Amino acid sequence: MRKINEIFYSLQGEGFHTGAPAVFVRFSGCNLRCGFCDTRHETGVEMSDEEILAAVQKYPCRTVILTGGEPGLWVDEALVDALHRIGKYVCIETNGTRELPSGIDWVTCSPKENAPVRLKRMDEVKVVYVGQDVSAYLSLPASHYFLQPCSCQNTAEVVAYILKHPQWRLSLQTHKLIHIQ
Ligand SMILES: C[S@@+](CC[C@H](N)C(=O)[O-])C[C@H]1O[C@@H](n2cnc3c(N)ncnc32)[C@H](O)[C@@H]1O
Ligand SMILES: Nc1nc2[nH]cc(C(=O)O)c2c(=O)[nH]1
Ligand code: SF4
Ligand SMILES: [Mg+2]
Repeated sequence: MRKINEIFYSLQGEGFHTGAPAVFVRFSGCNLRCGFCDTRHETGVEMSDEEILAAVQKYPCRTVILTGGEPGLWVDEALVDALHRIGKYVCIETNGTRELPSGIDWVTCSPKENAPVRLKRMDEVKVVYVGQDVSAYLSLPASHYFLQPCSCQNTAEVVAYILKHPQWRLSLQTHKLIHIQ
């Protein structure tokens, strides 16, 4: 059984796959306590993998995004394999502090200050920018590097930083801008 906070269908609002329809599976609980965290993830219900797969299959899209809370506390190869068997493209949003099972199709690592990254493989880095030194994150082994304003509040600051450090790209939380989940 795995503790699930919510399962919903929306558009990926952030990062490389922005705009893609996806089923979000939000796991309960996290090993970090980011002051800016925009998600109430502590509540949840225990669900079997069969129940999770049935909930995911209610929606027509191929992409599934495992998030939380911290999905790295919950996800294993059995769940990833089961999602692959029903034809899904499996993405994960993680803070990077835990190693992940192999085989996940797209890994988004969002490292946090004072929380060492143990993740070995990732596709994109997406940092919530609040003025911290982000230069070391460019050494993480990703193909894409995004900075994201915090709660859509400091977009001008993020744009100014990226114009000076063009290795980065802007990620907006587009779902918040268009008022969808
Ligand atoms: C709620 S977290 C869950 C996944 C994982 N715990 C993590 O932090 O990557 C999902 C994404 O939202 C970002 N995020 C959380 N709070 C935010 C905020 N106030 N503004 C912008 N992005 C935020 C995180 O950095 C992460 O990329
Ligand atoms: N639309 C939408 N896109 C998202 N991308 C990452 C999210 C997350 O909370 O992990 C998220 C979310 O909560 N909503
Ligand atoms: S690691 Fe992710 S879920 Fe956990 S508190 Fe930070 S932003 Fe929220
Ligand atoms: Mg979110």
